[in-house]
Amino acid sequence: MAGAISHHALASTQSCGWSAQNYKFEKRTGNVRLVYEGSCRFGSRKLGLVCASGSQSSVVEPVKLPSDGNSSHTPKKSSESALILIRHGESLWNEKNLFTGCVDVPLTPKGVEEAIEAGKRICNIPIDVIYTSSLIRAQMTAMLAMMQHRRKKIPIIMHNESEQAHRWSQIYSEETKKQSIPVITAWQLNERMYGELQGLNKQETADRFGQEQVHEWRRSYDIPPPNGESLEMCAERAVAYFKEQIVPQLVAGKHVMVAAHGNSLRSIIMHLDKLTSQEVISLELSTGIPMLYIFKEGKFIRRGSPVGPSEASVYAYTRTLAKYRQKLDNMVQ
Ligand SMILES: O=C(O)[C@H](O)COP(=O)(O)O
Repeated sequence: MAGAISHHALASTQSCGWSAQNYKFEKRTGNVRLVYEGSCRFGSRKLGLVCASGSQSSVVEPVKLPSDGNSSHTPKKSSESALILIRHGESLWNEKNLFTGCVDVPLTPKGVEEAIEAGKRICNIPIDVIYTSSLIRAQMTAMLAMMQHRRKKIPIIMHNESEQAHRWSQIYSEETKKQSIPVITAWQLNERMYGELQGLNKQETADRFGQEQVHEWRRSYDIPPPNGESLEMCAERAVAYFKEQIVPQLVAGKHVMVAAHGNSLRSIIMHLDKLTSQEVISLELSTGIPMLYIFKEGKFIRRGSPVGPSEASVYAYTRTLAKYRQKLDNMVQ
């Protein structure tokens, strides 16, 4: 049935080399079977990755480059770029079950571990540029994850907040620049602003206002919490930034990691996966789990979440990733 979503327990996804949270969901649109992957939760269920049976590329619906994207960049036919999306690791307010939004809270030790683990999972995937929100939990996650990368490039935060900050952080060696990865911070990727819920306990708020009201504030698409942003409002700035700043990098053949937040990433995934405002309600992202997309010939192909560095299937699908990994292997020999 067109647009229907069905959930299927998977006996095991180990054979395909992806994370096994034993869950997937599918959407059928006409003849296309869309298999959702990635480390997300759907409803109250956690989704780990999802591996399609048969040829993965035949069941994943590619997402076309948005027509209002930067059309001056023509995708190179032969090239493909990796796009890694990662929600920050657990923060101190996640741990306390407080609404966080744009409050700038650091990671817990568990969040640090999650970020390191995420870094191990993506340590063989090329990364040329990193985008993070302006919040420390996303930046910590990006930095900790990069510490695990086998290429050992140094992530360096770009300071463009003033002309002086830019000038004072210049690097005067081309070789040193080559060994670094620019980290671009953007408030547009911040968590959605939770308004007057920021700092309140989620459970106590539900007890006070009712589960239904709080669920509406947290998960409806266009109903904002008191004086805060709805997901739709968050999407307006996060998706616009993605289209204007990040897509051109992918088009230019750069491999990109985006470290951001539950709701700013939900809005980007909604855009990439063409989820409806009804479908996005059920999309939940776990902390610290990287999700991989391949950008090729102007389309985004969802690839799921590599569970470790050596999964054959991750590298079997794309020549660019396989070649890059080979290069890393040769470097250490
Ligand atoms: O801002 C927060 O509290 C969380 O990061 C996301 O919260 P949510 O799951 O309530 O949207």
